[in-house]
Amino acid sequence: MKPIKAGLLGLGTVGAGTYHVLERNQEEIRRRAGRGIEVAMVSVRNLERARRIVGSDVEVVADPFAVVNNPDIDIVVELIGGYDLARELVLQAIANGKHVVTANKALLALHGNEIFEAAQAKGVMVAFEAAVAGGIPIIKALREGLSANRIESVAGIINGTTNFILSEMRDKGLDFGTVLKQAQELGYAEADPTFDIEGVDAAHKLTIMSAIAFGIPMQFGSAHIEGISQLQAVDLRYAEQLGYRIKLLGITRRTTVDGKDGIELRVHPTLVPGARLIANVEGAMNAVLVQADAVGATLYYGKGAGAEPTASAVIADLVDVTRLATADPYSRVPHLAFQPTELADVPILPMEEIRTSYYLRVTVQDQLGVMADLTRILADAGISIDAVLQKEPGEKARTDIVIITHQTREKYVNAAIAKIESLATTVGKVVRIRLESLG
Ligand SMILES: NC(=O)C1=CN([C@@H]2O[C@H](COP(=O)(O)OP(=O)(O)OC[C@H]3O[C@@H](n4cnc5c(N)ncnc54)[C@H](O)[C@@H]3O)[C@@H](O)[C@H]2O)C=CC1
Ligand SMILES: N[C@@H](CC=O)C(=O)O
Ligand code: NA
Repeated sequence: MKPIKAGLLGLGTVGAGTYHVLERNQEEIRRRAGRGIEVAMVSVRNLERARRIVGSDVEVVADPFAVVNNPDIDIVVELIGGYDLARELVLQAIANGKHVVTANKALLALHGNEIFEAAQAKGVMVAFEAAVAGGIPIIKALREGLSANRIESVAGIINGTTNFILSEMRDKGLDFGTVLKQAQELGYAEADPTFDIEGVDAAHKLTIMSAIAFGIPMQFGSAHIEGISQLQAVDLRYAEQLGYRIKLLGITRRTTVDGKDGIELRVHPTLVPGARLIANVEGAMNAVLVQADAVGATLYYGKGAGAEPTASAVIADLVDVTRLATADPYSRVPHLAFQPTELADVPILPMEEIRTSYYLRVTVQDQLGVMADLTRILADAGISIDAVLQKEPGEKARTDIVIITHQTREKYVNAAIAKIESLATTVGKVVRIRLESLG
C-alpha cells in the first residue's frame, strides 16, 4: 500500500522531533500502521533552517495554507501553536476533508468544541495526544483505557516548565529567571512563557482532560487559574518543614455542593504530602493521577515536554489516524470520549464552592494573644486546624505563624482571611496555598 502523506505545519521543537523520530523508526512505524507515513510537505517561517532538517526530498514552503489546500496531503499535522492562525488552518484542513493531528492545547481548550463539531460533520479525525502531558498517553488512557469507569477525579503535574522551575529552585537554590531561561533553552516552555508560569498552559490541558473524563464540553473560561509567579521561597521551605512539597497541580473532580452536582476545574500551587508519588515528580516530568470507580487509582508518569517525548505522542496519533482513516466515522473513538450527542450539562463550580485543605501563613507582630485571635477566627468560621508551625520572632519582633487546616469550603477561608488581615497584629497579606492529600 502506498504511504499516507502528512503535511507538517511548523518544524520547531516538536515538528523537528516528529520528523526525526518518523525517519529513525520508519520501518517499525510502517509495521504498526499497516502502511508508511511520509512527510511530503512542511511549512515554516525559516525556510533555510527547515531545508537543513528535511533535506531536498520534502517540499518546504512558507505559506501554511499551501499545505492545508494541497490535495495530495492526507493528514495535516499542526505544530505551530497559538490560537487564531492555527484555528483557521485546522478548520480549513477539515473543510478540505483532511485528518488533523495537533499538539496545540491552547487551540483545543478554546476552540475544541467548534473544531470537533466540524470534524464530526466532515467525517474526519482530529487527534491530539501530544496536547496533554506530552509523551504520556493520557488521552488514550482516559478516553479508551478507562472507558468502563465512572471517573471521579483527574489531578496532576501537567506543566513541565513550572515543575522544572520549582525543582531546580529548591534543589540547586537557583533563581527563577535563570531556571526559566534553561527551560526555554531545553524546548520545554511555550513561545510565550507566561502561559507556563501563570498556569494557563496547565489549565488548557486540564480543560481537555476534564471534558474527556466527565463527558462535558470544554469550558476553559470557567477554569480557576493561578500560576507560580506569586510563590515565595519561604513557603516552599515551611511546606517542607511540615512534611509537604508545593507543586503546580491541575485538579478536576466531580463534586456535590448543597445536593447539586458540579465539577471542579482548577490550577494552582498545591501542598502535597511529601510521601506521595506526585510530590516526588521532579524536573520537566509530568504525572497524572486518575481516580475511577472500577479500577481505583491509576498514575501516569513520563516526559510532558521536549522534542522527542512530544513527537512520540504526535506519531502515535499519526499511526491511529492511518489505521482508522478508512473506518466509518460512527465506529471511531469519539473525539471527547463520549458520543457528541451525549455530552452532559454539569456546571463547573465557582471557586468559592470547592472543598480542600489550606496552608495559611500569617506574618504577625509577636504579641500575647495573637495565636488565640487566629484560632478563634478560624473556629468561628467552622475551620478546624490540623497543624501549626510558629517561627521564632525575627526582625522587628515579627514572626510567621503557619496553619494547616482540615478540609473546608473556599468561601469560609476567604472570610476568615479577611478577618485575620483586619487584625492590628497582622502584617501584610495572608499567604494561602491549597493542600490536597491525593489519598
Ligand atoms: N515544546 C514542547 O515540549 C511541547 C509543545 N507542544 C505544543 O506544540 C506546538 C509547537 O510547539 P514548539 O514546537 O515548542 O514551538 P516552536 O516555537 O519550537 O515551533 C513553532 C514552529 O512553527 C512555525 N511557525 C510559527 N508561526 C508560523 C506561521 N505563521 N507560518 C508558518 N510557520 C509558523 C515556526 O517556524 C516553527 O517551525 C505548540 O502548540 C505547543 O504548545 C505540546 C507539547 C509539548
Ligand atoms: N510548555 C509546556 C510544553 C508541553 O506541553 C510544558 O512546559 O509542559
Ligand atoms: Na499525551
